[in-house]
Amino acid sequence: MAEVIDGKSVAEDVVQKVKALTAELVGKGAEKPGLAVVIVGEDPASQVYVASKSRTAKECGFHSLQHTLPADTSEQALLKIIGDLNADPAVNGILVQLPLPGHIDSGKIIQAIAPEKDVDGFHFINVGKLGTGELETAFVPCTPAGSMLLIERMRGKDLSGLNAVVVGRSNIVGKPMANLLLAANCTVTIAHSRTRDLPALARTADILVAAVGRPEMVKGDWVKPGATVVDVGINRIAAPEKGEGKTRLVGDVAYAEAAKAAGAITPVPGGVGPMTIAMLMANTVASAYLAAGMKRPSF
Ligand SMILES: NC(=O)C1=CN([C@@H]2O[C@H](COP(=O)(O)OP(=O)(O)OC[C@H]3O[C@@H](n4cnc5c(N)ncnc54)[C@H](OP(=O)(O)O)[C@@H]3O)[C@@H](O)[C@H]2O)C=CC1
Ligand SMILES: Nc1nc(=O)c2c([nH]1)NC[C@@H]1CN(c3ccc(C(=O)N[C@@H](CCC(=O)O)C(=O)O)cc3)C=[N+]21
Repeated sequence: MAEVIDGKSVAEDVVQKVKALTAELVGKGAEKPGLAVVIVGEDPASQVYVASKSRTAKECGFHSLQHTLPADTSEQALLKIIGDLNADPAVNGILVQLPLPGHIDSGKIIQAIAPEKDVDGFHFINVGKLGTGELETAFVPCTPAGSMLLIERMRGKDLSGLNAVVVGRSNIVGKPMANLLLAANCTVTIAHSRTRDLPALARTADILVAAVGRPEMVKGDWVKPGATVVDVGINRIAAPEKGEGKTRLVGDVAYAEAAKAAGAITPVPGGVGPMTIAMLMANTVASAYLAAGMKRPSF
């Protein structure tokens, strides 16, 4: 039976460290770190994440601002808000919740964020730094960065000799995850919807990361015995057993069967999700340290 990787507890450790770093920064006379979260529209799932981000930011001792804009906000109006946040010295981190409504070009919005405030790590500058191994100064996307911390807890920082398979090639999760695993010396394969014989490929993985968005797609017999399985998926599905109209969260991995084969596995909820929020705080405090001319803390 696999060891269950407790993302909630590792995330709590990260948040405590951010809290201590914030106190130290403020103790030196600097302003507290500022995090601005911008949400456009009323997607209820997004609202839940945004609320949780604001709560954790306050817990860390941050100055936390939230802009909730109507779904019909124009691209120009959103660009203006980002320009103002870029210019505001009280703001160290800017997060624009994705996806944005269809009439807004999200690429344009992301590239408008000042790279030194891009705590999501989606700007070309930060993507390029990650791709070229400039990890000391890059902002790394929060979900892959958090997944990597969980993997390090299980297998150490140097993953030389291990085969990693990442299922999913999004710019937010799959690609940056693959780059981080490569930087840690894994032999990395990225799989996607056109991959042939995914089960056989998955069985080669010492580290298997699922970031697909398909509930319980990765089956128990896809998992190499002893593998480390990281389930990034967050899928809300109907749960009639809990009562009519009830739902529950499941990952992209069929947890019960995969846990029988895996050496270690992250649960959903309580795995990668809490780490994403913790790493957003870590990136924001790092940005504040850099803005104050201090050495960037590492996690
Ligand atoms: N825990 C957290 O904090 C976060 C969780 N998530 C969750 O992670 C999951 C992935 O998110 P995201 O990367 O944004 O999703 P995207 O939809 O952007 O990407 C999904 C990827 O999965 C691939 N894919 C789809 N179907 C299959 C299939 N049948 N076989 C193999 N590959 C397939 C797609 O391939 P192709 O490119 O060929 O279409 C694509 O590359 C979602 O469940 C999301 O909710 C996301 C962000 C944060
Ligand atoms: N610009 C941008 N940056 C993001 O990082 C971003 C985004 N847009 N859009 C949406 C996705 C999704 N995401 C999650 C964060 C935390 C949990 C999380 O904490 N999940 C809890 C459960 C939460 C619940 O119960 O609903 C858990 O897995 O334990 C999940 C998902 C960040 N995202």
